[in-house]
Amino acid sequence: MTPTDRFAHLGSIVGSFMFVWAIFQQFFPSRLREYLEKYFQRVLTYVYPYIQIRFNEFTGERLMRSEAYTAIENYLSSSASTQAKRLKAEVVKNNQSIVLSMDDHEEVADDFKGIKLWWTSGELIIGPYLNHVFKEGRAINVKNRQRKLYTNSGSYWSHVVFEHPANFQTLAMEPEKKKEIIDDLTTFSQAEEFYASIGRAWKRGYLLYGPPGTGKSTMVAAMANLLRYDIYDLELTAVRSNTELRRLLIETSSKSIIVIEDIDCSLDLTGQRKKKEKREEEEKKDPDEKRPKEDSDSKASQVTLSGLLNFIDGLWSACGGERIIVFTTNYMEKLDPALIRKGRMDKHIELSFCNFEAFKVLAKNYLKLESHHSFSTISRLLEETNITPADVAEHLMPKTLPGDAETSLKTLIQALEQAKEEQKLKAEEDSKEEKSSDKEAKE
Ligand SMILES: Nc1ncnc2c1ncn2[C@@H]1O[C@H](COP(=O)(O)OP(=O)(O)OP(=O)(O)O)[C@@H](O)[C@H]1O
Ligand SMILES: [Mg+2]
Repeated sequence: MTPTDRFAHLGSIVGSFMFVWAIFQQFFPSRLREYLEKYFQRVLTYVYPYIQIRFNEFTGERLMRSEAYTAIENYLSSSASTQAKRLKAEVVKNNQSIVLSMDDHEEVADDFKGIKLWWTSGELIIGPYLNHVFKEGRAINVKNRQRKLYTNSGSYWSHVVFEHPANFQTLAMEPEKKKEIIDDLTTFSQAEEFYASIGRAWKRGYLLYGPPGTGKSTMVAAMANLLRYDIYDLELTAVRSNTELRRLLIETSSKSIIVIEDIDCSLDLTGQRKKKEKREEEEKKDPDEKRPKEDSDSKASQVTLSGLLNFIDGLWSACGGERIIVFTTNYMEKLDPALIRKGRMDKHIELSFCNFEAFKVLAKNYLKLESHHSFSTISRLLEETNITPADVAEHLMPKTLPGDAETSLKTLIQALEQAKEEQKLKAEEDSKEEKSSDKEAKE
């Protein structure tokens, strides 16, 4: 008998039972029915020894596509393409490849540790086999999936395909520092069991700080590309309350980077505490005076520092693993120490002005040059000047086709000399101002 015949045979037995049962339900009093029901279940397990588990394709309050269903579909894709007659095709990876899965009511057989299993619309065995299916299916999913860049408007995420080409190779930075970050990231992504064994949620926080144009956003994209994670770009000012913030977090998926750019500007997180202290002080002084309860700006967003701290660590353990959270800021000193302590922001990475090591990476990327007679001049000028990698990159950008390395390097040297001159003048002015204010103070 083929599996289909066997199922059909069993199906007809069960069908007869069902028919008899329907008559029982109509004609027997409820107490007798309860009594018979118990035995009916026993008899049913005897003739039909299979367990049925149904995986709905869409689940949850908002009917999101079930991860389990997708994993199963992926897992069965290779057997489906050889065994099933009718297949469903889905285009993945930015229209570059096609994944086949079995169509409804098709049947596919699978072997697991010597046991034969059949998948139709849902007959299967539980236990290790399912774990095996999910693990394999998810791995295929990770490999195939089009990565996404999510942004929030209010408490809802919307997404576009994430296709940023940034990577660590092209990131201008000292090689040792770069290696350290790459090692840290890859160690994290492989440490599921370790995190479980030490009882910590599988997440890691990075704080990227430095002046504008030093590559903070570029590094976030490079991190996502290295680990093949999605990015959730959280716009805190659009989140109206702590509850909304929590909801957004719960909807993020595993294998993702949640990034809050310019955290110092996103919210008056440092101010909120200070404001409260100030208010308490004022109230002590004059308890009867009426004050507006809420500041006008806090009406728009009432996300608080404690709300954000809960967002980072409170709920993490409850909602699965493998998440990285990144804050970027231009002003590290503006941030509340509670926000960036170790355990929340585990690794603090400074992205700074362009030094010679970083320049060499840019020269290699933009001009395909490993060495040049002007490099020594540039090296000296870079030591004496603060210039961002973004500025250097702009000068190295070819202005004609094909690019002319010689001209690019010349304009860079000019720009460096000019910047050096400006910085010198500014320093002189600053010291003059300082002196005059000292004088005034003395007078
Ligand atoms: N370290 C770097 N390596 C390679 N390219 C860089 C680097 N820093 C800046 N760039 C170039 O400059 C541009 C701006 O960089 P990016 O947006 O990453 O800066 P940022 O630090 O996020 O700035 P901001 O603080 O203003 O957000 C990028 O498109 C990138 O091409
Ligand atoms: Mg940025």
